[in-house]
Amino acid sequence: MKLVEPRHPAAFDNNSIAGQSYNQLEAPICVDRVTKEYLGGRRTALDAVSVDINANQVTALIGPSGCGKTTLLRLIAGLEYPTYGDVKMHGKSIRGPGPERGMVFQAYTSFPWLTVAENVARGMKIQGVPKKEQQERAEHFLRLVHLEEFARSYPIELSGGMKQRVAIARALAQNPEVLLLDEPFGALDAQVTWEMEEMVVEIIEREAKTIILVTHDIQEAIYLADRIIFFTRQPGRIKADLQMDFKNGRRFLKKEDLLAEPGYLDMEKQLYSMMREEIKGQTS
Ligand SMILES: Nc1ncnc2c1ncn2[C@@H]1O[C@H](COP(=O)(O)OP(=O)(O)OP(=O)(O)O)[C@@H](O)[C@H]1O
Repeated sequence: MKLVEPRHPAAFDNNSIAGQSYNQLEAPICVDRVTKEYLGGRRTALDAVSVDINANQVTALIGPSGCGKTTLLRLIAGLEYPTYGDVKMHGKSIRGPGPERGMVFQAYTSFPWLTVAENVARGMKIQGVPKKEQQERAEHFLRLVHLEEFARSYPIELSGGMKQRVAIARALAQNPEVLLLDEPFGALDAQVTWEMEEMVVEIIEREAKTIILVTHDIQEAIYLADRIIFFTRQPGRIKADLQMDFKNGRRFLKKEDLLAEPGYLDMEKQLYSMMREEIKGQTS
């Protein structure tokens, strides 16, 4: 069985926000009593949600459709604002998107007129990263997502899974402290999803990142996350905040190794029954 031992946070040394170092152990994102209403208050997507997102962990947001997962991610991305409450990054209210928060969406978002390498470099160009460094970082991240041979191809030549790897490489190349993944594999078929999940485990091991993952897939959440926040059906409130203690801090490069781990099935059963409670409004 191939396991990856957890690294001490002190081992992570390449994070900075606009060149400033930050405390690795502090929770970078703080969601403080956030309510989000739409339609002039006729629809409440999130109701008084409070949660601190820990550094260098993968936190999965899961729950029934419409429970506000994407809304919370968009609030953290700064694409929307809370109706009440506050979302802070390192103590400062989030007032819009920023390079320290990279986002990958479900839909492919490549620029079709740029090569794969140019797509990956695009965000860095906007950030003003020198050209040579853009190229080096693009090469590094294309290797990380196993697309180095496609650097000169155009997005139209790629499969859906490959396009999504480009989107992940582009987000990572901008060196965000926090990576926000909104159902990144939702449009992919089962086999590609599985390969992508294993690739994300490799990435988590190599790059020090705080990752927030929205998913509707229970197995994916357990496989990738250190912690799962489960939301009630609309209006979204936190139903459970679960640490994946049964993994003992290990990450599994092969998904089947996790499935064989004692404690995995209990966690899966617990999440399925919580999902059933929320979907059906039943208690058993
Ligand atoms: N712009 C909007 N205008 C009106 N209602 C909205 C808007 N965005 C989201 N909502 C509503 O807020 C609620 C939460 O939506 P959200 O997309 O965050 O849920 P979700 O948990 O991500 O759902 P899914 O798993 O189906 O993607 C839903 O009832 C949705 O219809």
